[in-house]
Amino acid sequence: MKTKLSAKNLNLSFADKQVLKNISVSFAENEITALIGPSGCGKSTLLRSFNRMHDLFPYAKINGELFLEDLDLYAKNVPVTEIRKRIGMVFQKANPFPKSIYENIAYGLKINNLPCNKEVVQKALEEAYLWDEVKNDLKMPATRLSGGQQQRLCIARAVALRPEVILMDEPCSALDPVSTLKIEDLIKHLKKKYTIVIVTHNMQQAQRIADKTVFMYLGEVKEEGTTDDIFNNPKNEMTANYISGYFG
Ligand SMILES: Nc1ncnc2c1ncn2[C@@H]1O[C@H](COP(=O)(O)OP(=O)(O)OP(=O)(O)O)[C@@H](O)[C@H]1O
Repeated sequence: MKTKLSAKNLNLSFADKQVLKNISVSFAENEITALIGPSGCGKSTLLRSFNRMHDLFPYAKINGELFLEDLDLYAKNVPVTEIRKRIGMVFQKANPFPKSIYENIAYGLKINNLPCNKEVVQKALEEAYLWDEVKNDLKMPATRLSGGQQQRLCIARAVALRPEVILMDEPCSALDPVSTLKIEDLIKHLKKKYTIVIVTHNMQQAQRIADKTVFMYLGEVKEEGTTDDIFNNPKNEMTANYISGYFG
């Protein structure tokens, strides 16, 4: 499997607090990788490092290397806009713009100088399994959609830019079980085209959708492997304890 995204000896501190400790990890192309681990172990921080979300925090110190294939994501000549176009992100809480459904997709296309017309918007909504539900309401404010629909709209907004990677930070944690299963179904379908890294606290979800799983603890990667191995044959005692619910 070709490596799409990787970190090498990554250390990250917020002021004096070291949050990521010497992380080396890689994510394979067209696979879904789940990041699991107890609250505060650094999953979101690792995810956010890949699209340079800490650039705005002067007290965040990062060293080590992060790559999209062989592109050094922190090289001085690489514009952050290009990175965020190639590496999309979906957050825990759906965050549609306070605009119409149509404009939510069109806006990102326009500011990235990509062709924007009804066909492109329709394609993105179809790809996110949302078109049939919204095709007659494209002018409606996106904030009137249900939580699950808003999250699929955010996924449509991300895929409209034709990224290579989609990072997802607990995308289902605010959703009911039916909406969650719809998004999981969508994520499995999206991996044919994209590389997906997803932070989740839901162990069943990791097992349902992830090809690989990475277990983190106190800022370190403790174990990584196929989801099947991590859940059925963990080598590290901490992984075994975490997945059986002894802590977290
Ligand atoms: N912008 C920030 N400024 C200062 N500290 C931060 C910042 N973001 C995260 N942290 C700290 O970094 C540590 C790791 O946080 P992070 O959100 O990455 O953990 P997590 O594993 O994703 O947790 P959770 O599962 O609860 O979302 C925590 O101690 C957190 O308080």
